[in-house]
Amino acid sequence: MDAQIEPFISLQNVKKIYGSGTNQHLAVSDVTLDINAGELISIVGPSGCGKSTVLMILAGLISHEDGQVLIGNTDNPFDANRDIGMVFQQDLLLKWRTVIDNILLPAELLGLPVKESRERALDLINLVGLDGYEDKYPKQLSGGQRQRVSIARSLIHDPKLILMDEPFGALDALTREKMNLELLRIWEKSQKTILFVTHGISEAVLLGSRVAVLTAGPARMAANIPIELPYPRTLEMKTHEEFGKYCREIYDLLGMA
Ligand SMILES: Nc1ncnc2c1ncn2[C@@H]1O[C@H](COP(=O)(O)OP(=O)(O)OP(=O)(O)O)[C@@H](O)[C@H]1O
Repeated sequence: MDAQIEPFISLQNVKKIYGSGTNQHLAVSDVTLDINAGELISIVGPSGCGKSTVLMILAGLISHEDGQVLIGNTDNPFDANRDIGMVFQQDLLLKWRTVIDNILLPAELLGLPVKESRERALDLINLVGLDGYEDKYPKQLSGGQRQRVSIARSLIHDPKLILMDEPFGALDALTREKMNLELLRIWEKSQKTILFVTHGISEAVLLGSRVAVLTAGPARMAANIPIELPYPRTLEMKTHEEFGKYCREIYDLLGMA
């Protein structure tokens, strides 16, 4: 990483223990990672290794025991109350609200102006490819469409940082690949900083400008691998030798080769 650039996110030797007394569980032992504004970083690691814990610490939803977590820099000041958008594996849409009203929810909670928010929601519906679906209810949508709504909802308040925790984990393989391409397109248009947690090694390589590899119990940074494949990325790149080399390197680090 260029030493001249002040990172947007800086995690230094972060440690997290759940519970107390004899019931302690060391979930994250030592995570260090710098991320620049506008980067899309994948975080990959086996189940239970602490990926969601790292995201929750960044979202300010849980505390950490040791180390330092800084978000924001001189060019990009960060307001923890409104600069984060989150997308989870479950879309968490409210079934009694239409697509547009689900997308508007964070804007309502933050008390943002109604007319502007509605215009922005319509722009986002267009961005995620759901024109014409604004008045549908979640049950009328496919899994991929529901996750598109979740992505639009995470962007409605124009946050600087999007945290994604296995957002496509519940989708079938073909829809997941399609959503990977959609996410890349949305990222390139929106210029957001995105942290993308996944179990999927090829998904991590396809999306990330870097892949942070966490090893299991407790989470430790095994590597931070720059993925030097050009953007825009395509599914065809998955057949390239270079792509296979990155995947093998990660499988090796995870002891799965
Ligand atoms: N609230 C909690 N109390 C106690 N232990 C917890 C709590 N939340 C998570 N853990 C433990 O901390 C470890 C890390 O959990 P975390 O959910 O961060 O892993 P993960 O890598 O995101 O897993 P997965 O990929 O399966 O979602 C696990 O061993 C988990 O059992």
